[in-house]
Amino acid sequence: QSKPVEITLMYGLGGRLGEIIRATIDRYNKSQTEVVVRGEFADSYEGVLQKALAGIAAGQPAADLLQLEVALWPRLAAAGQLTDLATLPGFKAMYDGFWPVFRRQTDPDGDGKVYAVPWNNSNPVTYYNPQLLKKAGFEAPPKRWTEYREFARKVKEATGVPALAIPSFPWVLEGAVFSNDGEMVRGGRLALNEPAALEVINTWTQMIRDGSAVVENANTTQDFVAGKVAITFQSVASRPGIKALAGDKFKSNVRVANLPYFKKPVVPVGGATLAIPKGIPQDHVLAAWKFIQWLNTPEQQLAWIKETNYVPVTRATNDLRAFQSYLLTEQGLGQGMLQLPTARPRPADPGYVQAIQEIRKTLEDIWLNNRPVEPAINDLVNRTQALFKQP
Ligand SMILES: O=P(O)(O)OC[C@H](O)CO
Repeated sequence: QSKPVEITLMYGLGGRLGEIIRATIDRYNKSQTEVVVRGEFADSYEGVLQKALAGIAAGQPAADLLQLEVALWPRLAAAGQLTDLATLPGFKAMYDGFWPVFRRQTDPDGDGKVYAVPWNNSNPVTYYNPQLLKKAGFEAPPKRWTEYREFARKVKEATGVPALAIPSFPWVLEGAVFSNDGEMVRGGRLALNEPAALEVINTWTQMIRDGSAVVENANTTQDFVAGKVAITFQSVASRPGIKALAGDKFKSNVRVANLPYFKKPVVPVGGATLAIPKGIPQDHVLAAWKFIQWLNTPEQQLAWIKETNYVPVTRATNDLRAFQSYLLTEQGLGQGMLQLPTARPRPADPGYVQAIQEIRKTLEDIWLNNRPVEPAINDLVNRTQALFKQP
């Protein structure tokens, strides 16, 4: 018997989700004898991208398999640094099984070249504290962003704590802008100075300035479970972390609802894909591909989802009776699936990857340093224009 091929998976999820990745790798290694996978933690999704870029610069791929967030893989694909997975055996059978929105996220121009395949995909939801809302006379958070200002003022007044934490990382922003018929990128530049996006940013800024909302920070999840903020907008896959922190208060103090919207419900796709860098030996490519195929079997997807609450990326997983009965075991477990029909890919422009950091800086400048909205956003659009190719 020949020696197993050893490959490395570089991943970006820490905490409880990182533990689940390591347990998944162990399960795979024990299930067969041809491939041994080693996990390497890169600190965050951004960390995986940075290590991959450093590997390219050094002429030595950082790993055999990369967990790349859904908006990050285009940066490496555009640099010609990822393997076209559509050339690998059994690709079509697997790829056809993914929900259409995840195929659009990983093949945005529909040219049939696919540099990253779905694995752990998500969307953002509203986590709320029903006890705090009740004090202000609300059963649930509003469905629409336009109702939030009044709602937030009342929650703050009745409870003394801010109603919501708003992230500067532009994932929830994408959903709100898309829901207002706006775009994040249009005509080779950020479209955040268009009326649809400005309405979102102004709505959020007003709540932050009147003290009924705060800017999300590293302590937001802690604050939320401690009842110091009533609402946080996070990934469906943040649930295990929130649950662990909330302990026996989870059932009474945490509920899940849809993400709010302006004109129509829209959620951005989130989570990550798996990609194989160029420049690794062919037996490693094939070994990495075997592991990807195993991860996306309905049985392994289900095992993964039960621990993480990511959404099933394939129909076959969704159709498992065991998945359907799992959804009924706790409030809110099915929220990601309920929102899936309204999901839209995150921007796939390679320039967007760097623009994300600039968007964060600008929003924090507006929210924490009181900078006026329109000049700050116009400046953002102008200074990031060079990142985008003209259409
Ligand atoms: O927390 P995840 O894995 O669902 O990912 C969320 C988004 O893609 C933003 O990073």
